[in-house]
Amino acid sequence: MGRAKLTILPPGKPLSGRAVPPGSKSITNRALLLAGLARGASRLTGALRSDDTRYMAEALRAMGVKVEEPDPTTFVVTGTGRLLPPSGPLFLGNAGTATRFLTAAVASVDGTVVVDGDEHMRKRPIGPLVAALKSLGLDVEAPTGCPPVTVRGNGHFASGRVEIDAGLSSQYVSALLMAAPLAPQGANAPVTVALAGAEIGARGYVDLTLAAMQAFGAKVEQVDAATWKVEPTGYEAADFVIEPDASAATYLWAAEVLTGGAIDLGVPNEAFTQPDAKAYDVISKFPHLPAEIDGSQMQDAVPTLAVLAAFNETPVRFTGIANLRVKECDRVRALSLGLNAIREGLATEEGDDLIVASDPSLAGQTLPAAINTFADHRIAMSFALAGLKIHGITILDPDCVAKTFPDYWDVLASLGVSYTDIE
Ligand SMILES: O=C(O)C1=C[C@@H](OP(=O)(O)O)[C@@H](O)[C@H](O)C1
Ligand SMILES: C=C(OP(=O)(O)O)C(=O)O
Repeated sequence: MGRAKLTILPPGKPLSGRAVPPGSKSITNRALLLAGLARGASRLTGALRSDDTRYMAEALRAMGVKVEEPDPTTFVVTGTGRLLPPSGPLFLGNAGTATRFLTAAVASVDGTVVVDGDEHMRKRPIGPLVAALKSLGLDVEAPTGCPPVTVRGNGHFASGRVEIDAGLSSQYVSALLMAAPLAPQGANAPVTVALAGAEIGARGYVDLTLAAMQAFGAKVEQVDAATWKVEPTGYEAADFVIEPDASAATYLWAAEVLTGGAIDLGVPNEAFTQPDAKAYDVISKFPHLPAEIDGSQMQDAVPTLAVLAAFNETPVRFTGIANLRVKECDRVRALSLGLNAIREGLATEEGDDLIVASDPSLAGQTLPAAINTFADHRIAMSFALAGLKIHGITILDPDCVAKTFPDYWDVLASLGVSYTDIE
């Protein structure tokens, strides 16, 4: 069991020192899956070890893949080129990547696989992905439109053309793309994956998917901005280096500008290939953040930016964030509740937009507030930033950071932050 709460003591000085973010969750879970689908041994270095990657690794083990952990940032994954039926449901906690990616990949298993998660994951939509898999003739069902999903496979993925509505999650597209090389070789090859409906937010995650697939030997042709053709090649084992997590980096970049410090992340901001690295340019404008921030292409950075906006010189409206309502929690609501707990009127929801009123005079005040994190790591990590400047910020369920950044509190401590009232 994690701790119930932790109160942050504002450091009263610039945060400085070296703090390297952990490996990317998104890239680690892609690489684990693709290595697990390949034949032979793959060495993944710079990897994230956290709840989300543990769920992916355990699921692969349950399907006959050997996953070794020789040191805290390396996985050695040995696959046979196919996944075996697990003896029970795959439990994936609240890991969206693991849940969505495996739902498509396990259609290549010869047998029945149940993909399930915790009570939060059981509220996160997967209907569009299930509909897309069914349209390929695969036997998949999710009666509630959310996990659990039952997949009855016959030993390979399906050929043909599949359309996917990715309005709620880009992970559906990534899931189909990564499963596509597992289609049977023959008549209808290659598999065509096409976007239907609205443009996807977070398109950069699809680029991460394509890069990882190519590293493990897949052949993908981008036909146009919304269509990909994937050859049924299967995957080849590969050694793969995982870059640090850009979403985790946003907390350190924000801590730097909020306290006027200098934090060495060990990696230049322009070296990241993940979508959230776009937040760097926005964060570096603080305390003159733009009046409107479109969060659609850097969604996981929005909690960081919203808490930072509370200390900005002028108000900020966040747009393009409707699908933050179906992340680990309803993040638009959680941000609004947390900011208003600090000071009534600090945030307003307008439709799916979030408006942060901004008040630079918050810094230095004592404003006791218990932040309900709704078990969401990003709500915990972003409100910790408020605690760097305001006395009395208490983070409830602080250990939910284990989803993607288990050492978060220790990393802040190593930069000079301390805590009281830990229970
Ligand atoms: O593909 C990925 O690795 C991710 C895609 C995004 O989710 P959605 O595609 O559901 O918006 C992001 O929020 C999530 O943390 C990771
Ligand atoms: C949305 C997130 O995670 P996931 O969808 O992978 O559970 C996140 O890490 O902010």
